[in-house]
Amino acid sequence: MEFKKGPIEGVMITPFKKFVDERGWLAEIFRHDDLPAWFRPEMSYVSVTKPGVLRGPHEHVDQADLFCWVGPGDFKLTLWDNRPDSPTYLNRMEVAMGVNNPGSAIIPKGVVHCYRCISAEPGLVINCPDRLFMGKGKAEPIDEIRHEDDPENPFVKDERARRVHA
Ligand SMILES: Cc1cn([C@H]2C[C@H](O)[C@@H](COP(=O)(O)OP(=O)(O)O[C@H]3O[C@@H](C)C(=O)[C@@H](O)[C@H]3O)O2)c(=O)[nH]c1=O
Repeated sequence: MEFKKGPIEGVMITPFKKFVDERGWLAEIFRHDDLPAWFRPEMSYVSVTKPGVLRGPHEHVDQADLFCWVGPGDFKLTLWDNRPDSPTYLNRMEVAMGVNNPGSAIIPKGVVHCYRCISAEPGLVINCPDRLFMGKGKAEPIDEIRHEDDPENPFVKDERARRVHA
């Protein structure tokens, strides 16, 4: 599999607009009147990732994610278009997100994604996916293809080849 640098159809990277005042700041995460019609968040969760640690690469069969990075911490997000019917099939994107570039990324199903914490401090991520994790009442299988356990996996190899931070 040969990847090339380029945009990925359906991926939306949105910088957060911070409303700053003497108390601190506030930023909207999403609004239904701004989101594409095909994407409606269904739940949200927050995670903390230790310095140097990678989450993913994962992809979803029927779920899109809306990840948010506001700090603490910084991340390198990497995306690969793994949809043979996409006009941007096999394109890859890399973007730094976090306290130094707060914002969100909408990632459609079939787009493989991973993010590594590249700051010296742990980093916080909020995700607002458009499907319930394990379905209603957590009664269904997890919609997730995990690529990280196979060192020969093309997405794992690609991420490792371009890894700058240990
Ligand atoms: C994602 C999720 C996990 N969990 C639980 C399951 C498990 O015990 C614990 C840790 O979950 P995971 O190992 O799946 O966490 P993680 O590996 O961070 O999973 C996430 O990775 C990133 C890259 C993504 O793409 C996300 O969609 C999701 O797949 O939290 C929930 O209860 N609800 C959730 O929505």
